[in-house]
Amino acid sequence: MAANFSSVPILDFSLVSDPLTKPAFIKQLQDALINVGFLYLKNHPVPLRDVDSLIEYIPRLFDLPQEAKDRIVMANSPHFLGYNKLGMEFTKGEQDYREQFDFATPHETQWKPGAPEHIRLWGPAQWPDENLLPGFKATMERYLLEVQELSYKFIALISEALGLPANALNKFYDRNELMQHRGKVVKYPANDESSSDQGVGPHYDAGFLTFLLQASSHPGLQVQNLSGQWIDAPPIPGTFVVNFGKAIEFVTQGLVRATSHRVLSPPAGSTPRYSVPFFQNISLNARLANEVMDFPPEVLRLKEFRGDLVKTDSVNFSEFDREPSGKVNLIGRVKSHPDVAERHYPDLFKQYFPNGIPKQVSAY
Ligand SMILES: O=C(O)CCC(=O)C(=O)O
Ligand SMILES: [Fe+2]
Repeated sequence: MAANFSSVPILDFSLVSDPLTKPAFIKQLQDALINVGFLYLKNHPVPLRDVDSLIEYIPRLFDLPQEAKDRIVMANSPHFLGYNKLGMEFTKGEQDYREQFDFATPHETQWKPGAPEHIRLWGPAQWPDENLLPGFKATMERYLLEVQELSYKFIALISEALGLPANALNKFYDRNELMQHRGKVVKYPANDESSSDQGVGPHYDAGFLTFLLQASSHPGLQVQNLSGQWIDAPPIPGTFVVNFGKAIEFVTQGLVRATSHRVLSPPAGSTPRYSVPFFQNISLNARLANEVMDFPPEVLRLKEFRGDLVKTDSVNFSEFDREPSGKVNLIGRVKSHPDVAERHYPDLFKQYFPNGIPKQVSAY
């Protein structure tokens, strides 16, 4: 079958714990990696009560007084962590319509004066006032650490699904305490004022893995198949949507698909849609161009079987050159958040925005 998917496959993580059923999971994962670039994961090990606790906080997080949100704006943070109000981003020249908080797993900045600037990309998150939202920080951090653990297990399964030893991708990660992963909490209001229904425009994720929690019952997430059709990926309670980004596509010679996706705003008059994407980072020092991997011929043949990826309806993504991944990442963040860059990375800001802050800023 020349694989052109018409729905996103649902994988059952409980198959992994039994040696009799694990091979079936690995086979399904292989198909999802190579042919789809997206999957739902059910029966995952993140406790559903912790997921539900987080979901309960989300409307209250966005309902905080505007001044409480403004106190933790992203522009305060050299780590690009914090609050972004509605209408700050554009994808493909069109305004995205979402409000978001970028949080992250706990991390002490490793950067010291004289060290490369991209080491400063990671550092502590900004949290809302504990008195205004008691328990939120602990709930979000617990959630992020649980998803982090799952994401590392998943990396080993991906290696196996690509015909490699389970530890083949470990070289892209430092020890736990040197890593940091990012989690956003996002609100997509109904776009009543404009005719656009762009919540976020078509884009690829940048890294290896994304674990997306759809935190309300609204549809709106769509993924693009090989012939360019938009396929719905509606919320399925108790699952994560897992997808793969440009970095893993690059180091696997395109074997793993990064798939373009977008979110449509809820219809006029609707309640907001909420989501929580977790972006698993790789080591800031990994140089992807030096790490492109070899695969067994029978696995590479599956890529030929899939055929070439059609040019998808998505913004371009900067190539991974010889720079370390942290630098590639930092440049991406500078381009999408020039106000943060102007304050914390003035040299890079001047390099990318010699004429000052532009009117429209690309989200990806
Ligand atoms: O909100 C969603 O469902 C998807 C968000 C997304 O794709 C992103 O922020 O990269
Ligand atoms: Fe995305």
